[in-house]
Amino acid sequence: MTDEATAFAPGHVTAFFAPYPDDDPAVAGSRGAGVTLSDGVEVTVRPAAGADDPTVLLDGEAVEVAAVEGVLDALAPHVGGTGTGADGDADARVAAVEIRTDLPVGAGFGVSGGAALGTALAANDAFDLARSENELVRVAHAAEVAAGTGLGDVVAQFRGGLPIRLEPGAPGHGAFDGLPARPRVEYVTFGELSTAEVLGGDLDPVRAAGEAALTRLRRTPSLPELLAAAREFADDAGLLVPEVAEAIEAAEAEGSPASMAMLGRTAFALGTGLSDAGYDATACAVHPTGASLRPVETE
Ligand SMILES: Nc1ncnc2c1ncn2[C@@H]1O[C@H](COP(=O)(O)OP(=O)(O)O)[C@@H](O)[C@H]1O
Ligand SMILES: CC(C)(COP(=O)(O)O)[C@@H](O)C(=O)O
Repeated sequence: MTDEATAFAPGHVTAFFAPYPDDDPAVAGSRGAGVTLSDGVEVTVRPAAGADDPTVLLDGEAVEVAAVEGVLDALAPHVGGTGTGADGDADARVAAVEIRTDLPVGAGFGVSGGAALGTALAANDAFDLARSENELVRVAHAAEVAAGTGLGDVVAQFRGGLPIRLEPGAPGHGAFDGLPARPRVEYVTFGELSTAEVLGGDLDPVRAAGEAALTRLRRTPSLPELLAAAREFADDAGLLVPEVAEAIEAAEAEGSPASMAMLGRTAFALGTGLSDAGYDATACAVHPTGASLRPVETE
């Protein structure tokens, strides 16, 4: 029995979104729809004996992921403060966070949201913080929003499946539906797209295109409609980039519905269209259940 804990959060590809910023990060969020992936983010949290500051490693390298730091701060003084605790709490301890993922970072897979959510779930267990799931999702969502790296990923990653975000925000504010489908998914990445930059720009055209796409999907909640609405969104919101557009067209020519992962230089497709078209695509499944702690092994 150790006091370390590991959680897994699926990757989340946003198909389309309508952003709703708010001063209250639990109220802020986005409407939209997307796909959670069996490929995702694994986070282990353990107490770092004798350390003064939390450490965050991504695939073995020290990194700064603002959303993860926000989670540790929010859970402080128990896991994020100084060695003695911000309020002098003698029990305060410092967290060592290890994030592992095969997904590319910054390319539209919600790695920062997954890392934040995994950190919240694992830290709660490792440090016996006695928070409920809704509270931990709220902490991770608020940290992700405050970091400017996402609006709807955390809540989608907690839900799993093919989430339709009907109302923005953390548990208590947001509302969901979903598509009851579990297709094979392929993706290919050409590089990063700064989420913070897009979210810091003019959001009106993005919101209008996102709302139109959501209306369309709610009228016909099917996989082909999800991808068709996503394509229309990418064009109308002005977010499509040329190399992704080319890959989408190639996959569609092979009979696979395809679109762009928001927000990254990434194309995703249902079925085998990207690999059939000659792209070095990665294949995975839809994640059926959403983020959770790894259960204790019984051997
Ligand atoms: N090697 C890296 N490449 C890109 N982002 C990185 C890297 N290491 C850490 N980061 C952090 O990860 C976060 C990526 O967030 P974001 O752009 O929303 O991407 P994603 O779609 O993967 O969530 C940012 O906070 C960024 O500072
Ligand atoms: C599209 C985005 C705002 C950012 O997604 P990512 O770049 O994957 O962090 C997402 O959080 C959403 O609200 O749907």
